[in-house]
Amino acid sequence: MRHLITFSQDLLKQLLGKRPGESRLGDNLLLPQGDTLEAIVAQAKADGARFAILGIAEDLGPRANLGRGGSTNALEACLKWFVNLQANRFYDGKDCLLLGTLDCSDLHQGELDTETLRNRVAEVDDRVIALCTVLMEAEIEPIVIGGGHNNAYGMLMATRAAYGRPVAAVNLDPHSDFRPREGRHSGNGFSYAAASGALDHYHVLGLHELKNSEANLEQLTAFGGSWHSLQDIWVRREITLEEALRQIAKDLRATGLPVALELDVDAISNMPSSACTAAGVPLLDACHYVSYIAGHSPCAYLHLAEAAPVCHEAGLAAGMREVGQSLTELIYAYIQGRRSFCTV
Ligand SMILES: N=CN[C@@H](CCC(=O)O)C(=O)O
Repeated sequence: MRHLITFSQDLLKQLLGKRPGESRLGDNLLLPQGDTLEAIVAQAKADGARFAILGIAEDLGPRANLGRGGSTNALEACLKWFVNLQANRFYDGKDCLLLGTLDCSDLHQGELDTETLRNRVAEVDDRVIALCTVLMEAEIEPIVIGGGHNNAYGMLMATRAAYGRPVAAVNLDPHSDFRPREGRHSGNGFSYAAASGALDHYHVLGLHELKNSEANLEQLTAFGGSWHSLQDIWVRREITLEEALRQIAKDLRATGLPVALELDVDAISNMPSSACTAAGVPLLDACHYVSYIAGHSPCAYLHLAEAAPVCHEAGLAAGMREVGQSLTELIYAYIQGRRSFCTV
C-alpha cells in the first residue's frame, strides 16, 4: 500500500465532538481495515461502501504551472467539519469509507525547478491512477479532495482503466485546463487525457471568456470540447444555470460513457486557491452543479481540486474554516445526488 496514509480510529476520535443524545457522521463512517489496498477495499465493500473519501496531499501541479502552492491540506481542513455533521434521516454516513491521504511528501523534497516539478507531477499521476483504479474496479466512487487540478488526468486515466471505456467529463472551472502538453502541470490535465484517448467528451461550465488564451480555445474546439461561459450565465444571463445543467446532463448521458464530475474551487467566489478570484460563482451554485450532475448522470467520481487554505487573505485558520465548510457541503451534495440517481 505504497503512498497511502490510511485514516485511523485515533484520528477520528480527535476530530469528533460529542454531545449527549447525538449521532454524528463520524460515528458511522467506514474506516480502512486490512493490510493491503485490495483488502481494505474488499472489506469496505462487504460493509456496504459506495463512496471513498481520499485526499491528495500535493501542490506540485499548481507550482509546476507557475501558480501558488498550498493545496496540500484541504482534506484535513474538510474532515473536521464533515465527520461532525449530524447523522440523521437525511444521511447516516454508513456507505462512505474514510480512506485516507495519498502521500506525496517524498516528491516535494529537494530543488524543485519547473522541469523537475513537472516530472514530479507525472509521478503523482502514476500514484493517483494506481490507487483510484482499484477503487473504481470495486465499484466504489472516489470523492477526491486535491491537490491541484493536474490530478484530473490521473482520475480520467483511472476511470478509463477501471471501466474499459473513455470518459465524458464536465468541469466547473474558469479555466479549461486544456493548455499545451509542455510537461505536466495543473493547467493541462484535460489536454493530456484527451491526447491519451481517456477523455472523449468535455464540457466546461463557467469558463471565463478572458482567462483562456485563443490558442487554448482553438485546441479545445478542435478536440470537440464545449462550454457555457461564466459571462453567458452569471453576467449577461443569456441562459440560466438550470437550463445549462439540463443540457449538460443530457449530453453526458447521450455519450453512454462513465462521467467525471470535476470542480476547480477557483470557480467559487473568494475560495482560497492558487488562482483565487472575487468574480466567481456562489458556493451554493457550485453545490447545485454537483448535486444536479450527480443526480442526473452516471458519475464515476467527484474531484474537488485546488483548495489551498493558506491562500486565504486572513491567514491559515480562516482558510481552513472556509475550505473545510465549503468542501463539506460539496461532498454532501454529491453523495445525496448519487443516492437519488440510483433510486430513480
Ligand atoms: N488549474 C488551474 N489552471 C489555470 C491556472 C490559472 C492561474 O494560475 O492563473 C490555468 O492553467 O489556466
